[in-house]
Amino acid sequence: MSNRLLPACSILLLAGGRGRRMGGQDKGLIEWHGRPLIAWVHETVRALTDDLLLSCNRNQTAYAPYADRLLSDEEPDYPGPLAGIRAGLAAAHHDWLMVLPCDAPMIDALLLRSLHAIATQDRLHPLMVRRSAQWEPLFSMIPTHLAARLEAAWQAGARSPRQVLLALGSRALDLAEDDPRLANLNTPELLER
Ligand SMILES: Nc1nc2c(ncn2[C@@H]2O[C@H](COP(=O)(O)OP(=O)(O)OP(=O)(O)O)[C@@H](O)[C@H]2O)c(=O)[nH]1
Repeated sequence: MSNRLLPACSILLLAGGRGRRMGGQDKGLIEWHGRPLIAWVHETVRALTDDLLLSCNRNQTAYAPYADRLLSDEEPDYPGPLAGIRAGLAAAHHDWLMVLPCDAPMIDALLLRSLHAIATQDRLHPLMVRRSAQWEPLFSMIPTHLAARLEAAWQAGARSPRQVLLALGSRALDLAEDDPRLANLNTPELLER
């Protein structure tokens, strides 16, 4: 069960951020309990897909072991996570793209299998995690046939992944606000956990 690939699913790890709250460090490469944050996420997702993509804008050599293919944003100066999602949708080999951040080391495979199972009941719309009223576009599943519509939104100036996925009719997977599996370690204080 745990080694079964998620059917028709590419996975995109987003690691292309600026990391301002970490003093400009490349967040995915920061160590947490002895390993880079990206290594924890990679360990969880590696067995789930044969098309593992990673979006980064620096330190490509360090990230290379954590993906089948590396992507980077076409535009300079960190345009935001939608740039990474856009590149991921264009590059994905499968019908679905699962989007995850590099800084959520407690994400687990059971949750990702649920996300996949619920998303793929419907072939048309994205699925985003929602905590209370808060949509979480960086824990999502997107059908890759929506790449052209996302590209049109991008060309029209959209930069918010949340807004774009909602405009594409995203459904919600509701989880508890304090679900520890979704914890993003965004600041040095949170790394102390
Ligand atoms: N490809 C790409 N990914 C990004 C970009 N900005 C953020 N991300 C990724 O999106 C996820 C959430 O990012 P944030 O924590 O909001 O932003 P960040 O730049 O990493 O950190 P802060 O500067 O502290 O906000 C992380 O996995 C980032 O690596 C970007 O410009 N391009």
